Amino acid sequence: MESRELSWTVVVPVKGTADGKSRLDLHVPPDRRSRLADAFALDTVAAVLATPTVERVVVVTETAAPVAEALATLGADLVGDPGAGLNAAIRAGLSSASASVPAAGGLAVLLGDLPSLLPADLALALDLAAAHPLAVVADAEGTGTTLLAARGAVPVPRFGAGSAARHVEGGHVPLELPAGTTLRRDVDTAADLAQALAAGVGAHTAAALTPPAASGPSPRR
Ligand SMILES: Nc1nc2c(ncn2[C@@H]2O[C@H](COP(=O)(O)OP(=O)(O)OP(=O)(O)O)[C@@H](O)[C@H]2O)c(=O)[nH]1
Ligand SMILES: C=C(OP(=O)(O)O)C(=O)O
Repeated sequence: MESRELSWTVVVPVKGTADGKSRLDLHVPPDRRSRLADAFALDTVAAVLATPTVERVVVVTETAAPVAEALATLGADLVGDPGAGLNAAIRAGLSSASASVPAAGGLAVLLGDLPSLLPADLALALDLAAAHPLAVVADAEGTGTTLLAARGAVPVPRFGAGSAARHVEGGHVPLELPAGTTLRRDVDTAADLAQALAAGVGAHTAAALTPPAASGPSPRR
C-alpha cells in the first residue's frame, strides 16, 4: 500500500451568486434559497477544515460574494472565480493550489453542497484515496461526483450531469465507502435536503432553516 496519512489541499468551488441551487424548490424567496446555498458551503468548508489530514482549503468563488468573507473567516484561502462555469472555476482553484502542494501531499476537489459532511467521513475517503494516483467519490445517486482526489497528479475535473462516469473514464478510481457516508449526500433538490436533515446538518444550515423566534432543526455541531 502507498503512503498513508498524506496531508491534503482541498479545492472547494462555491458559486456564491443569487442563482445558486436553482433546483432547490422550497417555495421560498430567492434570497432565502441563496442564503441556504451559502450555508451549505459554510458547513462543507467547516467540516473540511476540521478534518485532521487536511492542511489547506482553497475556495473558488466570487470574492465580492456575501459568503466569501465568512468562508475566509472560517480559515479558507480564496481564489477568484473566472466566471466561466464550474469546471473553469475548479481549474482555477487547482492551478492556484497545486503550486504549493508539498511533494508528499495530495490535492482534492470537493463540491460545496454537502451540509451533512462529517470530518471523519472525509478523512476516511482521503485515506483510501491515498492508495491511488486518481480517485473519485460519486454522489448518493451514483451519477454525480462529490470528491476527486489525486496523489502526485492533478485531478481532471469533468463536472456536470453524469460526471461520475466521465471521471472514471478519465482514470479516477471509484472509492468504496461505508453505506451512509455523509460524503455522498450532496443537496440539489428539496428531497435531498430532507435526507440531509435526517442525517444531521451543520450549524450554518440549521440556522438558515430556522425562522426567527421559532424553533427549528437543532445543529449537530
Ligand atoms: N465557483 C463556482 N462554483 C460553482 C459554480 N457552479 C457550481 N458551483 C458550485 O459547485 C457545487 C455543486 O454545484 P451544483 O450542484 O451544480 O450547484 P448550483 O449550480 O448552485 O445548483 P443548480 O442551480 O441547482 O444547478 C456547489 O458548491 C456550487 O456552489 C461556478 O460557476 N463557480
Ligand atoms: C455538478 C455536479 O453535481 P450535481 O448533481 O450536484 O449538480 C456533478 O456531479 O458534476
